[in-house]
Amino acid sequence: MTFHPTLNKFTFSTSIRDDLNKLPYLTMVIKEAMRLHSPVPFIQRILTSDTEIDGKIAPAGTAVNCVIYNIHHNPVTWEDSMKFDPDRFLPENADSRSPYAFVPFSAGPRNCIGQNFAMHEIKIALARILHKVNLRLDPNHKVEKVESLIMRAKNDIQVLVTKRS
Ligand code: HEM
Repeated sequence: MTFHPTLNKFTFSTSIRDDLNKLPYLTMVIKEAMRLHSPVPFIQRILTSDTEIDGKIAPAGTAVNCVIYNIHHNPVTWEDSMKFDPDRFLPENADSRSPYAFVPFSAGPRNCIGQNFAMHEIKIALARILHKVNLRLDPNHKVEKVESLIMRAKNDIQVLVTKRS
């Protein structure tokens, strides 16, 4: 990916995927943000057969909440889980982790069909914004999460924007 100041836009080489994969730290930051805040905090399933959960049998037909937010804050997997630490997604830290420890797009046959598109879109948007401005949270504004079908901020997220020199 190359930025052209005269055109004021990014151009991509033949494979956009190759370009975006060259942004490993940005990917780690996005993943850590999705772990910490879990944009889809829970999903639901109806059990199709009797299923043992924690030593108890839940009968077929039971509605089950899979709380992605809790999976992403499981203290067994995520030390100091409220801390924002993109290094959790360095290959040497991530490779030994269960593939089901980090599931912002769910997992299995009904997982998110838009996940690659979403990751590319977030990377492009962030790269374009951060190329021009610096962002930091307004220290006078407290961000409060509201867990609904998707994770929201109760009173917006206020950021201070300064032009990059
Ligand atoms: C950060 C962005 C996104 C997140 C966190 C996300 C997350 C999820 C999750 C957790 C599910 C599973 C729901 C379930 O199992 O009940 C899902 C399903 C789905 N997502 Fe996404 N998604 C995102 C973006 C997108 C985009 C951009 C598209 C389309 C372009 C998309 C299309 C879908 C569709 C069609 C399903 C249903 C798949 C099925 O039921 O077989 N998502 N998404």
